[in-house]
Amino acid sequence: MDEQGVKVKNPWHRPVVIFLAAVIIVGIIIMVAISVVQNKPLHQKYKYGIVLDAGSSHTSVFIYEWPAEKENNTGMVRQKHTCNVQGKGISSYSANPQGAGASLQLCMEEAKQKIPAHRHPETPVYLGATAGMRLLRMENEEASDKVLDSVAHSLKSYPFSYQGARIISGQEEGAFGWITVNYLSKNLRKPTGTLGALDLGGASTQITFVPQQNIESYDNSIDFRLYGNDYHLYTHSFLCYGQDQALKLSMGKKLESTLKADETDPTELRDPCFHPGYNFTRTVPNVFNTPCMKEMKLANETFFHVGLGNWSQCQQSIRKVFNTINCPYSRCSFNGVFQPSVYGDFGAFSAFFFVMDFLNLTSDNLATTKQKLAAYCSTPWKKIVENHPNIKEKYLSEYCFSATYILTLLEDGYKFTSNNWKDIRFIKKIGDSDAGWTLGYMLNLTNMIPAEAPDTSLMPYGGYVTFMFLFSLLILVLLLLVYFYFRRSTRTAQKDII
Ligand SMILES: O=c1[nH]cnc2c1ncn2[C@@H]1O[C@H](COP(=O)(O)OP(=O)(O)O)[C@@H](O)[C@H]1O
Ligand SMILES: [Ca+2]
Repeated sequence: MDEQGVKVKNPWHRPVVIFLAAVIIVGIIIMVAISVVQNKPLHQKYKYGIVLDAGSSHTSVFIYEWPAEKENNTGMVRQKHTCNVQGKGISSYSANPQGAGASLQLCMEEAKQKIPAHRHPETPVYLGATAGMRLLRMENEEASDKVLDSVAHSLKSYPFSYQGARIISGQEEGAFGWITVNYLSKNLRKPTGTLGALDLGGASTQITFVPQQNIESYDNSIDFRLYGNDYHLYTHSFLCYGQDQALKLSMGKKLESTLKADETDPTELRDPCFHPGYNFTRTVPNVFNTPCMKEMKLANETFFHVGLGNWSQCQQSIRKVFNTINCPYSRCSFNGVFQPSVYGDFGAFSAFFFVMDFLNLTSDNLATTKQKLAAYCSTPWKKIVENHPNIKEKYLSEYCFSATYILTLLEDGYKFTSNNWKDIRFIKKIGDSDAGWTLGYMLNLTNMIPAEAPDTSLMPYGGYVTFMFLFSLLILVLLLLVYFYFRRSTRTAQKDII
């Protein structure tokens, strides 16, 4: 054979090989490009924010954290830590304003430990005061200013970025609670429905939801544009209708009616909302020391608060604190306040949760809830104390009243029925974070919820992983194909030579 006459075919010149090689190169380029876009922030750095919730009964400090590069993505902010300030709420320091600022020290020191030192100067700190301070401002504006100055002075002494201490309005409290629960439930960037928000505090209570009907009163309407969606919210805050003030309203009414019936000052207040066998000496000024009621002058300074443990009578007495006679709109909740029909699912948090959770009433229908509560209220006080030796007696004695108040507020006040009772979810947290107004307040003040939808990753993480896996597999198969094809061609060529 003439060796020179044999031409060894170069397999790389075949069109199919050229095509496969091109596919592999393009594939690698696409993979690298996607990796670069997807993993842009390679090192996760966290930022922090602090919000103090200065409630009527106590103050809590919330520390939030979020990945620095993803601050405009919904659901990225989470609660890192909370600290409960020792003692009562800041409004209780009206006679000693300095004490209000000093009370924050332990929790603020803790915040210094929890947040990395290099982040301190850029960490915003906000204090928002709610209904306790609204009441103090109505009673004595000078005292409320002094308390706010005192907490502001205290907060400025820490290495964080102080952003203000103020009394927030009832509308803000309702709206920011709604933003919090919907942000945490990741409802804000989806076309799905939103969650209404029900917040029960000590001195006020809020209801906020997206209604189906027209909002007839300007004061109850709030509009937001979040992540490119428009929201038209109904909100109302009832000052004096938190559970502690409602108890005072209800006891005040009972003292009044006992006085009318007897025409002598009551020495005993027989109360169906407290357990049988409960007997506690109270002072009259302690019931009337609130701008929520007209003061009643009684000659007796003290009276015996005696429990009867009768749920249905208790509900009758509580109904008297809701005025349902006058309504200048097409429909009202109570006290002449406009309210459209409740619509959709609701998250009920704060004292709504504490009370219903303690009594194991978070997942029953309305009829069962009432039956169980009736049995609880009629349980003798002695037995209640025996069964719960570690619970503060003040809380323990008031759960029957509070739960009855909650049912009455929701059913007679807001007009929930046995049909939509199941739409109320009693919640404390969503994920790691507490439901409440503080997170929404911070998201708003740091502009972390943009009006328009921000840019997103190229594809969701799950999709990205699947895509990379399948693409790698495809490239592997192509490589193998090339390899075998190349080997076969070389062998054929060698055979040809032989
Ligand atoms: O463990 C608990 N059991 C029952 N009630 C609680 C518990 N922890 C807090 N609370 C109540 O929750 C309410 C919180 O109200 P907050 O102090 O926020 O007032 P505000 O929102 O009206 O200003 C208070 O009535 C407080 O007594
Ligand atoms: Ca509160």
